[in-house]
Amino acid sequence: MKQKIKTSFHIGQVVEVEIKKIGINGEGVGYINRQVLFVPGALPTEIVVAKIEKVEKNFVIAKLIKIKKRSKQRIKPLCSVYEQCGGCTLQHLDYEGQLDAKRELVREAVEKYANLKEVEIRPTIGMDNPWDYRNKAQLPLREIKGKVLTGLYEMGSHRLVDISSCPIQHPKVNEMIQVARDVIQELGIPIYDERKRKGIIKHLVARVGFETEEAQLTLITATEEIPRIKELILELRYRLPYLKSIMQNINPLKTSIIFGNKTKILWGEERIIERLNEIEFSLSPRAFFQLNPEQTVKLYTEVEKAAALTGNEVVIDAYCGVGTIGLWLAKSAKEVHGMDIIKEAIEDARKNAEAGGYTNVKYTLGKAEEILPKWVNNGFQIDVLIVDPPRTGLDSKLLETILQVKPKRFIYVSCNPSTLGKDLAILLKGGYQVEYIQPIDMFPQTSHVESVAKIVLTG
Ligand SMILES: C[S@@+](CC[C@H](N)C(=O)[O-])C[C@H]1O[C@@H](n2cnc3c(N)ncnc32)[C@H](O)[C@@H]1O
Repeated sequence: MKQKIKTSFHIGQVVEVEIKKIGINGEGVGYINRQVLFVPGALPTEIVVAKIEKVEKNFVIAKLIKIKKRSKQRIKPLCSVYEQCGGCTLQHLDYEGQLDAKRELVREAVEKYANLKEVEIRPTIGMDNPWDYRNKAQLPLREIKGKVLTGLYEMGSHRLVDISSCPIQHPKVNEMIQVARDVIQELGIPIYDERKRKGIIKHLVARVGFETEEAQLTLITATEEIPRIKELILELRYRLPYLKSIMQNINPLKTSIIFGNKTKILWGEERIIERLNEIEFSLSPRAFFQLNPEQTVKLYTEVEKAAALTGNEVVIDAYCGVGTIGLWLAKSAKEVHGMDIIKEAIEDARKNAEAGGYTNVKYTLGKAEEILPKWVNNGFQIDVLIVDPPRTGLDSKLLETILQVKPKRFIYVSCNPSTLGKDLAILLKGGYQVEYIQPIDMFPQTSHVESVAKIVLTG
């Protein structure tokens, strides 16, 4: 029997390691005597010197000290705060390398969790210009030494990195955040202090429609009252003339969840419109909408290809958000039924369907894992099932229902390769096969990867 060689590591120890691949969080991954080392900032093929900072049972985290052999794909990050900000993790890798690494992440996850070794994983669909792509930012505010700052938290900490301009965000999103921050400072509106639990403005949320150029700014506040609100609105409208909607969301709770339950209009419309491929989507502040509109068109086109509709199918768009995928497919389906847990998203989806004149779509508020079993028990037939769950993947109750009804065509849109792999393991045992997986780069410069898996029944 082969003996596993054990090496004990300690904090502060300096090691030399060859980096074999990119990990799920964008870090370099290397091995010393089978022990996994995560080295943030290191790239595959590099030989690096790293100092151990954390020793866990199954892995070690080490800080990159020196690159002894450099990857040809290493480039200078574009962003000046890349090293501190936790938002992007792959700016130091050229774009081709990023696309390959993401395909590899999907391949590894489905092999690890579902033992899928031979499955076709297509090359990642990327962007021509992998910058300026985010249509939305939601950033906390802090007051430090009398100056109002807005940005992201430093990786693994609660220290705010001041970001005045982010190269992956749409320029208007950057401008809205900067202007709102400045106006709030000028008017002396109190910023919320997490520790003292005092103050008012907690977060700024800016969203823009790429096609329509409509813009929405939402202030997340601890209290309903905002002092000098009239001046605030006037200034925002004057300095950001393209604003279509100024909203307030009240979240008095001490929580990491940004939005509270109450949302109100401060000025203008409640929703902004975005257009994808001629379909208009009405967006309220809390409703989920894909963050990269250019890639969303490619994502939905891939779903459409995989669904291969003929016009006779009953389609389920589980986890429908504002109805995007279902509306994209509605013209080629007999019926589309969507569901989501966010009330505003369902209201938006219904409005979007009505505005587009779609009469064959229906949206229901609730959990997919509760609604679908009920429908199925009442004899509902599903021809094509599309799921697009959050990072946590599919609920076990939903998986059970899927395996009970076994729709012939099943498309799984996933933003997390690990949960995709875990769910596939269950689906494969239940008689499904994966025809192919198409990774799509919705978040260039980060290690996130979206996938469309086409799943079919065997036999
Ligand atoms: C990744 S988003 C996808 C939205 C939409 N398909 C799109 O492309 O814009 C996931 C959606 O699932 C919803 N959601 C989360 N848990 C859910 C559940 N248990 N049942 C139904 N919807 C859920 C969220 O509100 C969110 O809109």
